[in-house]
Amino acid sequence: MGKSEVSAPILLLGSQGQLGWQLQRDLAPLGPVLALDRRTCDLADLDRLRAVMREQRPRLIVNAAAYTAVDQAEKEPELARRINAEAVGLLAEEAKALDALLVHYSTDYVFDGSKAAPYVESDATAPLGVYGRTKREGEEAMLAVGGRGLIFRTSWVFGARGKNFVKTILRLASERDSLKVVADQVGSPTPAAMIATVTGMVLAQLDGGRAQQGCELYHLVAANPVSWNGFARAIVAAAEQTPGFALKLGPEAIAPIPSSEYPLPAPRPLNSRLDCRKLEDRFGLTMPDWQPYLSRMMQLLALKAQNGY
Ligand SMILES: NC(=O)C1=CN([C@@H]2O[C@H](COP(=O)(O)OP(=O)(O)OC[C@H]3O[C@@H](n4cnc5c(N)ncnc54)[C@H](O)[C@@H]3O)[C@@H](O)[C@H]2O)C=CC1
Repeated sequence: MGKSEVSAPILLLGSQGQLGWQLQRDLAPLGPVLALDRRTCDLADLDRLRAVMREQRPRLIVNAAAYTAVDQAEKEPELARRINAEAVGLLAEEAKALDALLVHYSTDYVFDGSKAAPYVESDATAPLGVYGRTKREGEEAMLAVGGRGLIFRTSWVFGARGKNFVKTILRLASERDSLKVVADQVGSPTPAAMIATVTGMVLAQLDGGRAQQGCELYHLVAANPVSWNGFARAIVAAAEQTPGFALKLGPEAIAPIPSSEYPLPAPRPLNSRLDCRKLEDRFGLTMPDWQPYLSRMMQLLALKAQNGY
């Protein structure tokens, strides 16, 4: 190992997001991590991003930053494209020049959801909205540059830190005595902590990323797909079993509705299920269920509320 490699840091972008926060812990065993977020490295500022890459000369870049506001993206397609696609292309080019590995995350929203079975990596993409389109463009940019890369497509991310569906349902369940949640969109709720753990395990198997040749795409989601309605019911059921939540409704008060009754600016795929066998087979992994992570998240939220931190 040369001197420059010893000092070359791991660069983590988007370190304050749901996933970035978890990655800080799971990347630490691989070496010194330089964790940057929007305030210190704005991906919309491509010149700054290039300068950071050239100054730091990382050997491994993990990009957890993204424009993730799915509906707002319909109004800001250029900004979404710059962050989700152009910045990713730039990172891929700079990484290639350094022979560094770029780890990047993408989404189930690259698909239109019309397939009857879980999607595999080789299935044709057909995003329904701006967010999905720009995330697909980011994947394409990485693949076109042809450096060393890993792209993990995930879905329905949740965790104790950050904004997500779990927290929205908990808030609504404390305010209302009935709810309607769509039941015809099916996918895998995926804990941010699980994505970070799997990323760390994969990188450890790849000698900290040094052994990865070329750019590979993998699906990475938790087991046990469910509808949004089923997920909402599971959230309330988990909260019921955790002391400290004041709920106005139980799981049975969450009525199933079709997507047509809950129109949003960006349409969502009906089938978001992703097949993870490629990842499982290559690295000898089994994707865990999301339910235990949900219970643990409830305990964490209850503790936080109790202790005021
Ligand atoms: N949240 C979800 O349900 C899903 C997320 N994903 C993907 O997973 C990855 C991680 O997502 P989350 O952690 O859930 O998202 P998040 O929204 O919690 O975090 C995104 C991070 O990116 C940062 N960011 C936004 N704009 C930025 C900019 N211009 N410059 C620098 N940083 C910027 C934010 O500050 C935040 O720290 C992303 O690639 C996302 O597209 C994929 C499927 C579903």
